[in-house]
Amino acid sequence: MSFATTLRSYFSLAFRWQRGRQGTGYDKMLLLTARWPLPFDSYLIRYPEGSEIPPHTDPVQAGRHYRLNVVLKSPRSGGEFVCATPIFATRRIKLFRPDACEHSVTRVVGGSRYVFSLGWVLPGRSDAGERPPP
Ligand SMILES: O=C(O)CCC(=O)C(=O)O
Ligand SMILES: [Fe+2]
Repeated sequence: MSFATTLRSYFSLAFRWQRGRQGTGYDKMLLLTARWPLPFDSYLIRYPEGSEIPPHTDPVQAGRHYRLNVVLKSPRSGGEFVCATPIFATRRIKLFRPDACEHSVTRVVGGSRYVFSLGWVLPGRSDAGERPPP
């Protein structure tokens, strides 16, 4: 892909609200993304009242996927990030391996939830758990 084509496809996606993948009522807005110096993406994620994310993983084709999520706004209740083995977690900040650790967001009740999400992929053996043991 030429650089011009890459830029064009980036600007056709970035800074617009898109439906979240799971189709459960959340929206995401691509901010910055690049393949170099390491593949990364960043999103603003919006969870309106009643939205949620069921348990899932976010596999990558090669390498290890990391995400740092910062909760910018929490609803009055619900909207809790659930992940059994985060690398680091406070109420506001969640660092985790979305490819290796199943995670979810409980139903948002009483207002909306906003998250800034930065993800990157490090080279190395992927251990997404889909591979049978040796
Ligand atoms: O909004 C969140 O807390 C988690 C969203 C999610 O599934 C992810 O960042 O991979
Ligand atoms: Fe996820």
